[in-house]
Amino acid sequence: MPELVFFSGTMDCGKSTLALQIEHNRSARGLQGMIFTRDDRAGEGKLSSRLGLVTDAVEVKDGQDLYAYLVDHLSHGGRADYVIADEAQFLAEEQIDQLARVVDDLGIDVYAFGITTDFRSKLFPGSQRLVELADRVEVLQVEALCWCGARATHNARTVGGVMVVEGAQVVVGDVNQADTIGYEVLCRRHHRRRMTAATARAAALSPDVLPVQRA
Ligand SMILES: Nc1ncnc2c1ncn2[C@@H]1O[C@H](COP(=O)(O)OP(=O)(O)O)[C@@H](O)[C@H]1O
Ligand SMILES: Cc1cn([C@H]2C[C@H](O)[C@@H](COP(=O)(O)O)O2)c(=O)[nH]c1=O
Repeated sequence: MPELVFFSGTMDCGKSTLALQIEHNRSARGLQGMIFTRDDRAGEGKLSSRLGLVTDAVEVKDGQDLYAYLVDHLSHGGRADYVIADEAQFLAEEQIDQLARVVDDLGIDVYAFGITTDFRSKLFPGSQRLVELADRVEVLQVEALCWCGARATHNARTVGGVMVVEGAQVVVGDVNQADTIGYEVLCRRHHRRRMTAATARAAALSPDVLPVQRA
């Protein structure tokens, strides 16, 4: 049975790498995939991983009907043995419904990859719809770690290393961008306390917590 699978996790846990591996293994066996993405850091029409691999993809636009796109592609002699949708959190709810229809009406497997929640721990609309509709939700096995060593489950947005909780839901960016707007993965405890690696370091160096020196 064809499936809609949602591979979810925090930023930097290997989602795009897995998407590229699935693509590689299937294309090595002569299968042809349709790859969708939206707002990848590498630029328009790219699916990229931090391991340096990158492939071309169809950049999804606002209001684009993904089911109609597939039907048009197939009816013009194109092939699509499976579909990959990276950065699926950025897709609209309707576009996730269209991907479910690709599975049910065209009999094609759809593998979607994305972060579940935003920097305020709120579901992205696309991810919410995937959780609602997917046949399976798979949490990636390579766990990203919080600075404290616990499993990272949340994404923080940072400015100069300090966590912020106001702003637009979508701001394309990367982890390890200490000087500008960036992201850092944290465990829930430290996300709740807004404690990033930089603020934890600063707190550890603060005179308040240093051993008291006798005069
Ligand atoms: N220099 C490196 N050596 C080994 N693994 C790396 C290196 N840089 C990144 N990675 C791996 O790549 C993962 C990020 O992969 P990526 O597919 O870009 O993540 P995602 O799409 O989930 O944001 C990291 O969690 C780490 O496991
Ligand atoms: C938490 C959060 C992230 N984003 C952006 C930042 C990146 O461009 C992508 C995630 O990409 P990755 O391959 O999973 O690292 O999402 C955002 O726009 N808003 C957020 O709250």
